Amino acid sequence: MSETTFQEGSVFGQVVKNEHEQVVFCYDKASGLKAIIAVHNTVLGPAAGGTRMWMYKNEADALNDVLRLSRGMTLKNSVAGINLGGGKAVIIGNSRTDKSEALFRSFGKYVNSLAGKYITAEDVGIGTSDMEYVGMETEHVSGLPESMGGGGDPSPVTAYGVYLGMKASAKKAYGSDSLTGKKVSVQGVGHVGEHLVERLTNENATVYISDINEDSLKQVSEKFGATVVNKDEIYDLDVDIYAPCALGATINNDTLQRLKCDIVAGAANNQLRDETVHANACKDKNIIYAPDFLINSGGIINVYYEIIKSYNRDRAFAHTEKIYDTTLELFKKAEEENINTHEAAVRIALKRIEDVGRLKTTF
Ligand SMILES: NC(=O)c1ccc[n+]([C@@H]2O[C@H](COP(=O)([O-])OP(=O)(O)OC[C@H]3O[C@@H](n4cnc5c(N)ncnc54)[C@H](O)[C@@H]3O)[C@@H](O)[C@H]2O)c1
Repeated sequence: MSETTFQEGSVFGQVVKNEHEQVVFCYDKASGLKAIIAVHNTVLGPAAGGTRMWMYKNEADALNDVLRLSRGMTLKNSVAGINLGGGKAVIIGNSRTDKSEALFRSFGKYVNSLAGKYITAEDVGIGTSDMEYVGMETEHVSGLPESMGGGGDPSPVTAYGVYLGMKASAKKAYGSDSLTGKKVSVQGVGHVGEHLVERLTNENATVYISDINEDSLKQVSEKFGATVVNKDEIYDLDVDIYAPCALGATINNDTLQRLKCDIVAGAANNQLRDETVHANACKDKNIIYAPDFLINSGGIINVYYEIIKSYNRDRAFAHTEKIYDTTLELFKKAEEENINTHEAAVRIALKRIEDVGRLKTTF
């Protein structure tokens, strides 16, 4: 067959570059649905990943986001040791003004058309009630509340994994995984951040917090005695550990000049503005970067047990505990292969997909 070349940046060009299996464009005129579902890789199992609702500037941004996020889910699910592939969906629209029952049910029909190849869940801009509408049209929905037979809020499990990844990083940096007396800044005290602050204060770490939501700040500082700092000041603090638990891309050229910490370990997705450039910059500056997609995988581990219909919170916590050893393993790999820690985590994830993929053809 003759080779067709695809222009870089074109739709097919991007799909080919990231090796996506399938991309579905969903349009329903009546409900106003405009969505994209990206199935990146199903070697380990059905592609799982949440649906994001966002007012993208243009469709190229939406496509770029869904392709990048779905690839990220492949890596996260693999390194977490669960039998799920990577997928993601985006709905283009304003989550405050464009939601309707018809829109989410229409989206549910598209999810259903993939017959279980993609399993959706909540992400930014989507709430439980939206997912209930999606669930009226398809059974391929996860992350449901406990009252509906689901696993409930995954944030405490996510925070536990982040805490263990942080402890493994401390072991690497200081020879002991104790966080007692360590100064830790937590950026964003939402669902995950608050649980993390609780664990840190229980271990007698000194905790600094920032948030753009004054109520959350007040509540968390009063409850746990954490010191409130200005949202921009967080990058200049003299701390041992910085935990990004709000936004992505906070590890960038600007912040890397300001950060004084030994360790970056937090929950936020896509913390590195540029995966290669900024992971290498951390390495050069002797900052131990605990890869986000590994240490924040507690949430998807929680969802996994719901998907395989054997949900049990203790089991989700027990599985999440493995993050500690995996984090130490990848630090060792990074050192041995003289690569940055992000790359080491990617290699571990890809190797599992390769090994299991090979197994699938054995019989
Ligand atoms: N919830 C989970 O189980 C889970 C799992 C994996 C990854 N994550 C990621 O972890 C991060 C936190 O998730 P969450 O569920 O706690 O979200 P959340 O929305 O509950 O909390 C985020 C908090 O960050 C604050 N924030 C926003 N901009 C900020 C800024 N510039 N400076 C300081 N604070 C700011 C918000 O006000 C909010 O309180 C997100 O990036 C999310 O994608 C969450």
